[in-house]
Amino acid sequence: MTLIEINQLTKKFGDFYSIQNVNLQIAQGEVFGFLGPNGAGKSTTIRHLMGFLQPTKGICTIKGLDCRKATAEIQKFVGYLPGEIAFIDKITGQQFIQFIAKMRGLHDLTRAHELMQYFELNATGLIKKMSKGMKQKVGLVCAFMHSPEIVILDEPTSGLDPLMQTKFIELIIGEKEKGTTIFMSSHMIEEIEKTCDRVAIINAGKIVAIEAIADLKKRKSKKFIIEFQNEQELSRFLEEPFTTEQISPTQVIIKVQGNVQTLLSTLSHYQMMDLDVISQSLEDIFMHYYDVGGQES
Ligand SMILES: Nc1ncnc2c1ncn2[C@@H]1O[C@H](COP(=O)(O)OP(=O)(O)OP(=O)(O)O)[C@@H](O)[C@H]1O
Repeated sequence: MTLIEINQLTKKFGDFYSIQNVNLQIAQGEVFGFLGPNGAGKSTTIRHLMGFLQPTKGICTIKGLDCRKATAEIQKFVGYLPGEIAFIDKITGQQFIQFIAKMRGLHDLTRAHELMQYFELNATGLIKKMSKGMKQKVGLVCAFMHSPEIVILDEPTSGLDPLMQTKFIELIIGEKEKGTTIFMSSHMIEEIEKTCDRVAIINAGKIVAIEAIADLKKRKSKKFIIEFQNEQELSRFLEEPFTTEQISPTQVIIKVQGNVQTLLSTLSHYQMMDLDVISQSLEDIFMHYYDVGGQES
């Protein structure tokens, strides 16, 4: 069942298209990543979902409710982490969390305390004295403390140190197991790879690809750098049906996509000096999406 539906969503600021004809459907229980370079339109899309912006064209709905018209109702079952949180600086983190809980009508703060402990957050200090990472943790507590069935996160790990990024990934995996539907923008391909079922890539306001992470993983290629014992062994190997690039009289790079079994059994018939494996990262696969784009009306 589709929970989040974005249909032909377009936003023009003056003559500039911030996003153009964005179409996305996110299913119940899905963890969906939203990747793209700076200024691509991720936050603009997300702000429409939260009802903060009036689309120039198109519509977005959550559980069938128009995001612009049913904003208050939607916020009851959605957790949201903004890209830049507008904090009230003069209060403590704890007071801010209590304030948001009160606004939501949430009386039981058990989950909020669990999350503070999980992220090792001491929220007793004033928000204005907090580091970027601490403020981000306060935002994450607010996004998850009411155990929402849908969570929308705009660059959730920005400002978090590597340990906390790992904890965040584990939190998302746990939420996924509970059946929470998650839509999150990110610059970090690694966190998308570890948490998401699907990913959409946006560039210059347009969706340029929607992919299942499992499919992307299958497309990853491996490069084997092999040094043969002598030139004769290498020339013998070059007769084999592999995609090769000779880099020295005795060294060759072999590119393999998917199953490496055939290569390994072939290599067992050759005298080798050395073998190195380089795995293509999802980053390599994604990079070409970042180059395309351009504006049209
Ligand atoms: N209120 C606004 N007025 C004018 N232009 C805007 C406004 N909000 C966003 N834009 C423009 O729309 C484009 C998309 O911005 P957006 O913040 O959605 O990008 P993003 O993908 O979230 O980027 P980042 O990764 O840097 O956060 C940018 O060129 C931005 O300058």
